[in-house]
Amino acid sequence: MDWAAQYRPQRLQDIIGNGQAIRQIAEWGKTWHTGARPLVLYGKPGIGKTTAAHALARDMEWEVIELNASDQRTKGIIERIAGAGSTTASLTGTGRRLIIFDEADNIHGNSDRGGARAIADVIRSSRQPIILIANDLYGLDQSIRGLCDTIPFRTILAKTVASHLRYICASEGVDCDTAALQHIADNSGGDLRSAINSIQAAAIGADHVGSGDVHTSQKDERTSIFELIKAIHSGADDDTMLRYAREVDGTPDTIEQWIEESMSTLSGTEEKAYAYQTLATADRFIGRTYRRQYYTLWKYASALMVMGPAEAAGGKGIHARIMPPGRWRKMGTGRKQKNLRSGIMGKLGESYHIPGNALREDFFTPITKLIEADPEEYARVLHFDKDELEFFIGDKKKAAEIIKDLTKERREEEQGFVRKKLTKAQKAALEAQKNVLPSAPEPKESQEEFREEPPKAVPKPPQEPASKPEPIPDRSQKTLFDGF
Ligand SMILES: Nc1ncnc2c1ncn2[C@@H]1O[C@H](COP(=O)(O)OP(=O)(O)OP(=O)(O)O)[C@@H](O)[C@H]1O
Repeated sequence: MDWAAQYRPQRLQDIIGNGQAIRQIAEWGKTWHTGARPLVLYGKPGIGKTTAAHALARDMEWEVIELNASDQRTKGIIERIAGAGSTTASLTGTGRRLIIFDEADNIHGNSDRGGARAIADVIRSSRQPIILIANDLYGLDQSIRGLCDTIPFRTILAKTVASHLRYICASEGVDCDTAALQHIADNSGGDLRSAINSIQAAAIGADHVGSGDVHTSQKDERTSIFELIKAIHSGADDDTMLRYAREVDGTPDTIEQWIEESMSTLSGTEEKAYAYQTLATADRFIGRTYRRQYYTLWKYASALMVMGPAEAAGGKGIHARIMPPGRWRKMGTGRKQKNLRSGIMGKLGESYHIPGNALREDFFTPITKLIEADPEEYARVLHFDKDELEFFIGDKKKAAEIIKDLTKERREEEQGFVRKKLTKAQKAALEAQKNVLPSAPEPKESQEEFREEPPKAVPKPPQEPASKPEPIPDRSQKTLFDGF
């Protein structure tokens, strides 16, 4: 079994180091009440943050619901899984449920769209305790950070790491040189998990481990991209940057995109130009690597993509939030637009009996003019959702209001209370009649206003007010450009 999992502390009191953080967590658990602020535990990988959250749950006898980065944290999924857990009682009916959002600073890209907002919503409505885990506090979305209390976790001292490794070796019956243990501890960077993984790797099939058996390059590859970016901007030495680039969990092309994004924070034009030039060359090397399967080039690509930007950054540090590559967001938006367009084409094609693929985008201009003239009627007849209506009228708020009204109307329709609204022209005509005959009794809701079924008609654009309501046009005689 994996020693890191086997020797994972079960109780808060067994966790090594970070005494103050552990005391704060225990206190938070004991005094937790509905409405208490969630905790963010943040710090480098492998120092006990997730372990502490689980140990607290065990100490408090709380159930655990855990979501991590591999879960597609779309709004719907978060609300389904955590939302239910956060507002209802636990399975046993009495206890609480601790909701753990692991890798909470890792919400990005299309699949996480809405994820941050959903977490913030869950936090606001939760009646259960919540703990978020992050490597980088500032990688956490601002909307979430502002709702939580934060507890930092520090890396563990090398001598503490060494003594824990000694305990594990003794428990496993492995004889290990003090020098070997110290070597692993010194190179662990305070990451206990990587130290445990290193000693286990060295001990496989051996009952004695000497210094020569230890390869600290076996360090778990968990340097975060944030550390790499910070190292590049703060003028770390080449060896450190290259080691981080090797250790970051990601392919060279994704790492390069993160670095590229961070270069947008440089202030000087020349510096930026230099950084982008070296990144472009690195990009060419990566491309060649993929095309020719000649992996030696990766090494050069990595060197270029960290050293060039580091030189451009001039060791001034990064004074902005480290963001995921902007092009990921754009790709997400592009995909959304494409799906939107094909959805619209499908609906237009169906309503006007034209094959969707025969409709070209040139139709959008005239159709847009018609829809702008009476968005409500077109949205009703063409069954638009709010994104589709917004596409034509370019007004998000108005589109949302119209669709909200139509949804309400449809709901009422389903319940058998169909109240057909008058078209603008009909309303104007009624209004005109009222003005001409001021003494006439208030028009009661006429038969015109109530229908069992809404007319299946393509609406006309608004017309000059007529003296009496326009008849509802017959859809079968309409063409795409009617009224245009
Ligand atoms: N402070 C600690 N005390 C005892 N064991 C620890 C401690 N920190 C880490 N470990 C060991 O390392 C393993 C991984 O720790 P854990 O998952 O809690 O780290 P983490 O800080 O949450 O890292 P990540 O951010 O990568 O999730 C644990 O199973 C345990 O064996």
